[in-house]
Amino acid sequence: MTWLFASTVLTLVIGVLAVTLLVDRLVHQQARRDALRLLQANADGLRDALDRGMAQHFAEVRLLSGLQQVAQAPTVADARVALDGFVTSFPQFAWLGLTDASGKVIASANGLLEGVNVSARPWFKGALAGPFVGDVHEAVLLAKLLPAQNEPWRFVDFAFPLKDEQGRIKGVLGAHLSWGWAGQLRQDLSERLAKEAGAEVLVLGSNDIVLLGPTEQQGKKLPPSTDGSLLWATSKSAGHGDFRTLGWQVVVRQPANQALAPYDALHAQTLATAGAVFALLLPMTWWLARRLSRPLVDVKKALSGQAAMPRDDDILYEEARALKQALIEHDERHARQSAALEAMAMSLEKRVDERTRELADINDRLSQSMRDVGRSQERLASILRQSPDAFVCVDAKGLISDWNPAAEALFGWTRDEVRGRLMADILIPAVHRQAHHAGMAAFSKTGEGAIIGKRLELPTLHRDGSVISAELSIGALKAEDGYAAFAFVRDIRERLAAQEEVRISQHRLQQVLGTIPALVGYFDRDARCRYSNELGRKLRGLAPGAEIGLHLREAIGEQNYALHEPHLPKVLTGQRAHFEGSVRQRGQDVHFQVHMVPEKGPSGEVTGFYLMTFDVTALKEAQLQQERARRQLRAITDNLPVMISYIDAEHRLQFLNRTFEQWTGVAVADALGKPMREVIGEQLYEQRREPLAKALEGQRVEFEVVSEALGVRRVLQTAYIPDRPTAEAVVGVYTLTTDVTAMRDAERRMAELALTDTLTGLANRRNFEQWLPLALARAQRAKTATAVMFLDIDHFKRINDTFGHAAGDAVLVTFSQRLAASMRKTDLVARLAGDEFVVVLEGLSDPDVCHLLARKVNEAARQPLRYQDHDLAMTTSIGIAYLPAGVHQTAEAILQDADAALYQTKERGRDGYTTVETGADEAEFSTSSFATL
Ligand SMILES: Nc1nc2c(ncn2[C@@H]2O[C@H](COP(=O)(O)OP(=O)(O)OP(=O)(O)O)[C@@H](O)[C@H]2O)c(=O)[nH]1
Repeated sequence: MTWLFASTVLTLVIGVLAVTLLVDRLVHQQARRDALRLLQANADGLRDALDRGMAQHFAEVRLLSGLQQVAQAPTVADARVALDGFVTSFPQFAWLGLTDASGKVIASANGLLEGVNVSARPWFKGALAGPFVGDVHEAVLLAKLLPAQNEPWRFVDFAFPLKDEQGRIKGVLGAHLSWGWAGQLRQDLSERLAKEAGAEVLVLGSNDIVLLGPTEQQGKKLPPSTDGSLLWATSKSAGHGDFRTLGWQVVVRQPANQALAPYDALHAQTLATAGAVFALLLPMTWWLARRLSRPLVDVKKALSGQAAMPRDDDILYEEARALKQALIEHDERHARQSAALEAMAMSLEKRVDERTRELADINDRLSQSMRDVGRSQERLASILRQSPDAFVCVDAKGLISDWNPAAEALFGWTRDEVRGRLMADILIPAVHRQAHHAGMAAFSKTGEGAIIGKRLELPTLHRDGSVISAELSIGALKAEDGYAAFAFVRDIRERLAAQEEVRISQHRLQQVLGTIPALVGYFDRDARCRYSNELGRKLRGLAPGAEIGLHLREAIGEQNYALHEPHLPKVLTGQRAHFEGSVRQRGQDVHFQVHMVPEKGPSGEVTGFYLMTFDVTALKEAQLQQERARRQLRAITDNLPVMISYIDAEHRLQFLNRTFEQWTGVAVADALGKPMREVIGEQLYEQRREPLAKALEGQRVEFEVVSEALGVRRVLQTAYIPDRPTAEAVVGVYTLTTDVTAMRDAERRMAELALTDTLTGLANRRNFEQWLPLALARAQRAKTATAVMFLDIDHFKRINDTFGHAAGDAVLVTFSQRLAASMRKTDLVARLAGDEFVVVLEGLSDPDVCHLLARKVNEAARQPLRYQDHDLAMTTSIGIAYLPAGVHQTAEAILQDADAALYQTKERGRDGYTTVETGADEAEFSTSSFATL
């Protein structure tokens, strides 16, 4: 019964503790409420006193502003007297003053600040709009004028506007209420509360700054108390009467421990009382517990056989007696039920033994069957694993239950990925899924369906979304919840592709045979037709199919058959036959070409032959025409004075005309088909190698060479023209070679003529003008001296005039011959015009050579000259311009200098010579020539 005692004691403890705590809590709350109420009452009291005080002072100043002695005082002195009197009566006003409309103090109590401009002060500005009350502030202007005190002067400002009869502001009455009265109020309350309850009193402005309070806190923001060590009461000013609040608030606060001191005493008493109650109740509780539990303990002992069952009279209370009776009955019932259960258990045990033996027996047999089934399943699984066909099994819901490696390879899904998934989602293309679901719904109930037990071709899906054409063999299986299905699936894409290829090939063959311009047929061993293309039928006027079974003789006609028949034995022994023939049809020769090709069976025996006949009439005619054209071309090219050839890409001569033979002496027949190098020799080939390569790259090339073949000098102009049958390839080169020897000679002669004087055969002026600059350049390079000799036949005009023009010509010719004979071959002798001649002397070592030559010419000119029985006198005047070695001079300047020298000779009486040295500094020298004059 210890537990009963323990629980009773525990209940007692908890009860006493709960009551104690509750009482304590209520007392604490009440004490706190009482303390706060007291604080609040004091805060409200001070707030009311402040509001009322402010309202009263506000009313006092309003009254003063309405007094005639102030507002309409006749003089400033009168006004000052009135203000002085007011301050005396109400000493709490530190300053009273009147201003004019501009803010200048015109009268004040005790004359303080008179004459000062207060227009910037807030009270003055505020009063212009109506009655004004300013919040507490420290003295600004008056601080120095008022008597000194412990604390700084602080005021509350009142100001009222003063108006004239028209209602215009004529001035302001300002009052500074000393803040000392409010401080006193707070001080009184604070002292009382400090003494009674240790509380503190503070007055805060609208911005929570301490206006009144302990000196160290004044002017600072009151820090909030968050630790609960203080109890607070706050009372906000609401104004009073006409005075509207400035937002002050009174705060009264008290240390919590001081406020709750009465409660703390009560708390200790409560705990002591609870302890005493507990000490008193504990033994009583123990005794009561024992007394109540005694009958139950006795009954328990009796039931467990430790003691005799107590009599009813010994049991103290009725409930225990009833309990005792119930337990006795229960005990008896329990004994009976136990006996029955024991009997039942024994019987059950026996039956379980029997059943266990039977089950063991069944189990043995079942194990044997399971092993058999397992082996056959293994065999089946192995077969399915090895099966080249994919095997897929689905249950009655269409979910995949089996999936062999071939299925993995075919569809790209592993067995684990697809097991339990809907087969339709995995394998069936979206367009067929609806039909599949409908079929599957019916099948899963009946096990029957249109496709069950059949082999059919269907499209299936690969994992990558591609469609696989497959052949499926589908079967049904009875399952617990309906019918399952399985399918062997074979990829038939290759087979279908092969079939398609065969079909396309057949189609192509039909197309080819249908459009080929040849007769195609197939005949069996007995030469009976088994197939003919459309052309074959049309030629014989046969309807489709009518040719089948016809003998070759009937199929191609008697005349044709006569040409074919000799070849039949050869073909029927397995050899091909090929021949050409012609027949006359409708007055025209028709040429044809026949191919007979045997067809052999698997063991090599001839089963029939193909007959293909081409009409080659057009080809034959074309060949004839081509031959004619070739002959014509040969005739033309052979008779042209042009050498024509064709060289192929391997540099072989494939065509040559007869001119080739005439010019080279090589027979065309010997050269044709041979490499060009071999035919024309290494040296000539080397000359043509580069142009030939360019032509074979597609360029037209022209070049000239001089040939000495057969001892004849020929200037040959050759054109290589690429043979380009298509845009890409050059397959050879046409060559056209023309003999331009005569043309080149004529050109040379004409060029010579252009530079020669026709009368004398000497160089002409143009020749001289080209020559001299070149001669000067040569002299410059060789650092040799040069001279130009200018000659004129003396009095030549007289010869003309006396003996006629022809005589003049003869003189000119003779003179030129004598002149040329006097010079070196390399010196240029030229006739400039009329009887004027020049000589260019090159490679001179000194001017003496010139003198020598001049004298020689003078002498030669003087020699007797006979013309038509007349002795003609001939002399010449010479002017020489000598250009020393290394000195520059232009051609025209040298000629001018020579001309000037000639003029001097003429001046001096003719038949002589004059030499001048010519030349210029390098800087003056320019390379001008006659051409630029
Ligand atoms: N016969 C002939 N006379 C020509 C030919 N070309 C020019 N003349 C003449 O040659 C003459 C040239 O005479 P000039 O050189 O002026 O005088 P010149 O009589 O020689 O006198 P100088 O020179 O002062 O000694 C002119 O009468 C021309 O008509 C020509 O080709 N044949």
